[in-house]
Amino acid sequence: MTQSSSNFVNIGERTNVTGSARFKKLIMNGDYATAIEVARDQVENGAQVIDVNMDEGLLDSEEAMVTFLKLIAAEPDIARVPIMVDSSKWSVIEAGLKCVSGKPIVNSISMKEGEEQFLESARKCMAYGAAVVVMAFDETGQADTRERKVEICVRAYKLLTGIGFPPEDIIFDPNIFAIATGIDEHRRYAIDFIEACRDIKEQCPHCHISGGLSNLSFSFRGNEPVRRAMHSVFLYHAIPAGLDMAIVNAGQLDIYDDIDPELREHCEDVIWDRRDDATERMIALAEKFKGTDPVAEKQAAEWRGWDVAKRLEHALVKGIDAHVVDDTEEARQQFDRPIEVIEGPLMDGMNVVGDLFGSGKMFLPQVVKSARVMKKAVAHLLPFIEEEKEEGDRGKGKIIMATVKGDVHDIGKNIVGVVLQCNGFDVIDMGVMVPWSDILAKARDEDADMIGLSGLITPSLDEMVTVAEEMKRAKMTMPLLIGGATTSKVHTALKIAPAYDGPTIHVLDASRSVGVATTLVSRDGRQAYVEQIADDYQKVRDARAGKGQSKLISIEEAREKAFEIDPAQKAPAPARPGLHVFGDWDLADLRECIDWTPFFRSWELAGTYPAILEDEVIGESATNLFNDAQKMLDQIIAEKWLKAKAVVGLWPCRRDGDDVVIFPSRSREEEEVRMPFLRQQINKREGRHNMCLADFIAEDDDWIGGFAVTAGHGIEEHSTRFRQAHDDYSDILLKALADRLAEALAERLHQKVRTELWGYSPNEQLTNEALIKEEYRGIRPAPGYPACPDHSEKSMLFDMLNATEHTGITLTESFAMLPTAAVSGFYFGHPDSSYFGVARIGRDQLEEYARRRGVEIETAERWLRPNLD
Ligand SMILES: C[S@@+](CC[C@H](N)C(=O)[O-])C[C@H]1O[C@@H](n2cnc3c(N)ncnc32)[C@H](O)[C@@H]1O
Repeated sequence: MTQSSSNFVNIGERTNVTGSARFKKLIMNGDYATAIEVARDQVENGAQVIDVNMDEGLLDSEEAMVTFLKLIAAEPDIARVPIMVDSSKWSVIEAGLKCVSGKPIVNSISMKEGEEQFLESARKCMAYGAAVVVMAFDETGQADTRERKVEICVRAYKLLTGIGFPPEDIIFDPNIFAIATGIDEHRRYAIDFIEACRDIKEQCPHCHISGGLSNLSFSFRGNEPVRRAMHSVFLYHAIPAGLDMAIVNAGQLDIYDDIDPELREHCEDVIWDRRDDATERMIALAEKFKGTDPVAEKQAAEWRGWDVAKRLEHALVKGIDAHVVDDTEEARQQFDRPIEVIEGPLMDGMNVVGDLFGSGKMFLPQVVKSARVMKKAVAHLLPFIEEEKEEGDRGKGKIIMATVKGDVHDIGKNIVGVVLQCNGFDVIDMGVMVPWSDILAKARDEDADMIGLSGLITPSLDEMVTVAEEMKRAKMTMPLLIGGATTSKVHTALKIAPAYDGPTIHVLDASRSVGVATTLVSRDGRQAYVEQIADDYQKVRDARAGKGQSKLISIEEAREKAFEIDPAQKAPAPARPGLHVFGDWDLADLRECIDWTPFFRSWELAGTYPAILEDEVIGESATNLFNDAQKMLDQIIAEKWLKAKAVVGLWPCRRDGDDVVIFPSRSREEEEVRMPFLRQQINKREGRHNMCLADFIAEDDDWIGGFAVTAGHGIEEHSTRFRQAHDDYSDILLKALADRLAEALAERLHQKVRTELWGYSPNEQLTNEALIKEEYRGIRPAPGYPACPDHSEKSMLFDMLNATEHTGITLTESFAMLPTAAVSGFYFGHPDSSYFGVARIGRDQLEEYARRRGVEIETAERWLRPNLD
């Protein structure tokens, strides 16, 4: 069966910022013209309804929804299909409904918040003449069994028809859940859904039924042939039972009769739960189909028979290192000189990789894998090259790269290095914590073409200015590239570029680095580019000078607008005050609560996990990376590559102005530590507060906590091993995973603090998702983050926790933590405590803060640079 052989309706899912990384990027960049093309592609591929969702925290979702829908309305070949306005916020839905010209569909409403709210939303939908998707969700949760699905839908149907809602405008979504997961309760999910469809159709005349199909096969993500087969077999049964429509990737369904008979049989088994071992059998069979895209399979068998240059290119593009040494050796024997293998087939292959990356057809994880193949090939050739004393090629140009003094973060820098190498640059990576004098000396010794500086923490911004000043003093003129999380075009234009005479350029991410570096070494384009950047940065400076920043209020005025907590609600005294040390936290426990979304971001794959694995454009890349990460995690845990350590302190305290006075020795009479916090000074609307973290602490007696965790002990040995094997991919993967484990430990520890050690939420029960969204009482602000931007507070925190002794974490002179996979912060338990950003502060507060902190004003300036005008 195909979708066209019945009245079944496909709902296109790609115009959804939460489900498609590509669409999100287009909308975030305001590229509506291309975003419209996404909608058009779906319609052309057979979508009969398109779902539009703009729920993204950083977007003005209402405006994005309105803009997009208005543009669609002007495109006749898109506007001919109905629009599903999808949002969890009513204001966005309503904004969307106002712009849909045909009959709109609202996705979705439910009885989650009770009947009253459900009916209120339904009445509004009716007023717009909209059909609605009603989720099978009530006050107690999502329906999973046949009975619950039917009960909720029938109840909703009665309520809706009771207010005159046209039954043909009701679309129930009775929840398609994942089957074949290995969990017994999930075995009947497909049966329950199909049977519920029949019952609902019987008991709710004229209604429709829809579902999100991709959930069904979620446990086989990464294995497209199996997923497609499961979806087709499921529809084959669900459509006759009453399923009218589903959110699917149109065009990705197989014809039932064309599915491999063995695979089809296994799909039937898991869908109908026909055998106890159905899941195990399916998993075993799935292996056989993995990567069995018929075209890819044929190629896989064929490519070993190609000529050697083509084989090398294939290995590079696909990132396959299994045969690269043999193939390189074969090529070496064919050429007169070993260097020709690099300059010929290997560089040709890397050029293909570079082109695919440049045109958005390949993504960072794949490029880094390609680099691994290249490095192994080059490593094989090097001894022969040296034997013949051949001069190595300097490639397109030579780049010195370094993370500046005081900073230890290098994932981003390493990725940039690899990408540049892939594109023919000779990269000399000096590692982390590199003093300016070493950077300059190396650039001179190597006769480099440019220098790239990286940094993640605030003090690194000043260190970069120092490098620029020293380069100027040394009369250097080579381009200086700036990158890393805290860096920005504005800071580069305002502070770094004026300190140096050569071109100074901020590089936003690894994917831009190639274009920038290539232009800088090109004979033709360089001059114009350098002038254009200089002009652009001048404009940034002019805008800053002319615009005049919004006025700040004085620190005294700000204090008058402080946030006031209800002292009655402050957290009780901890169940177990004082210090608690955890010398070896179970890594398997941490794996359970890893937040994967930032992991993909570190590889420049934008999107939310798990939807990212399904993304039309980057889904395959994300899935392969995720599978590699799972494999490495298995090893990290089984072979104890890393050790996770933590310390928590829970101490009495009181507030004194914007300081929190802490008694780390647990007695209010003994030694005290004054922890100064910063307050917002932006002029806010009436009724808004000028926040300071100290506001969340009571003036008399209260409690505060501190913590430091790491999952990075032991990493060096493995990192070195990977680098020696020319395997940057595994090295970067390992570092990214250690970071994930450290964040997971911070989350787990915070949970333990709330439920046991401090114990103010002893009965808290949160799903992993809710935990990751931090939907609990209390916060754990981290020094260096917006509410407490001063990284130097870590030194006071570490003293109180005796953190170096208990966890082995040390601080650099810029207060970066080593091992890098580490997190530290404070615990606030008041239910009203929340995250905010201090943002700009005035000179008055800076001077006062320096006094409170006992440091020179210049030092405080260095620590708080991004918060100062
Ligand atoms: C950076 S994320 C890390 C958690 C995420 N789940 C992960 O695994 O990467 C959230 C953490 O950053 C810190 N944070 C976020 N916003 C903050 C703010 N405005 N001020 C201080 N700390 C903040 C808090 O420690 C918070 O728990």
